[in-house]
Amino acid sequence: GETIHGHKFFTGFGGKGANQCVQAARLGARTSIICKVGSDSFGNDYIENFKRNGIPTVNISFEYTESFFLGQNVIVIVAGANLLLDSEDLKKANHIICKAKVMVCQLEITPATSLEALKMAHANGVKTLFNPAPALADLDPQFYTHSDIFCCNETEAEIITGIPVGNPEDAGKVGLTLLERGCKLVIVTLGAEGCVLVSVDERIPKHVPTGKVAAVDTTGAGDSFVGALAFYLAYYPHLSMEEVIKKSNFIASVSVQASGTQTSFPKRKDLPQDLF
Ligand SMILES: Nc1ncnc2c1ncn2[C@@H]1O[C@H](COP(=O)(O)OP(=O)(O)OP(=O)(O)O)[C@@H](O)[C@H]1O
Ligand SMILES: [K+]
Repeated sequence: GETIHGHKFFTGFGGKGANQCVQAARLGARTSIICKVGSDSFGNDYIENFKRNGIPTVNISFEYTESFFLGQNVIVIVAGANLLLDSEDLKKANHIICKAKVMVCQLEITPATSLEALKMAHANGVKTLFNPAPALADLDPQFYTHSDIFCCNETEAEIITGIPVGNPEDAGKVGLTLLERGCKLVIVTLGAEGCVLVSVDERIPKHVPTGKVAAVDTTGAGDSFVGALAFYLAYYPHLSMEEVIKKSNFIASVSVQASGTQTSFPKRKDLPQDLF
């Protein structure tokens, strides 16, 4: 009910899926993204951004709808074109999904489409990494059983399980609850505290802390983490999960030291080479 003066304006590319894909690509992964964009100037810029990040842009379908993102600690998602991604589109992308080493899904498309993609990947032996964001309280239980790795932040963990998360101990409780629901491996990210890992093989929750850094803007940290996780799972399958998480923590901790989301995601050439 009030018109206020702003002090800064910027636009940035986003969507969790795109952010995660860009982070994995910047670490050196060969990536594909299955999505829709609007047939407008935003859509065109969006495609250009993928190209600049070395992400192939074949089979992009355009729809006449738009997505808007508003910033300042609040992110409002008006899902547009991506909500039109459906079963038919997945069938067309079947060959891409089935030959992947790792597939990452989120909930910024219709949940049923996300679930179908997870099932397709799972049935073909592709490792599935599911990031239940934005979270849904009544998540279809099949998401638990079709995700090899279920990775959520504190807020998502609370919405999904009803357990408020403020420390690694709470995160451990979330992990155990999700194992009971059928998950095989759960990672709860805890911002500056790093993550907690629980799995069916190792039911004692493991806190994997991250190094102290001077954070300037934490937006996008979760996506940087998930993108890095996907990269390491695909390219370093023999590393222990703890080692994969330590490295992903490090990548995400670099992202919090710069502003914006994708603008803050580090590239392989600028990182310590012992990460690779
Ligand atoms: N202040 C910080 N210092 C160091 N690392 C951080 C910090 N904040 C986040 N990280 C890293 O990023 C990961 C994800 O952060 P977080 O749990 O805040 O995700 P998120 O809430 O989804 O982030 P966002 O919504 O801001 O993108 C953490 O597990 C950690 O590795
Ligand atoms: K950032």
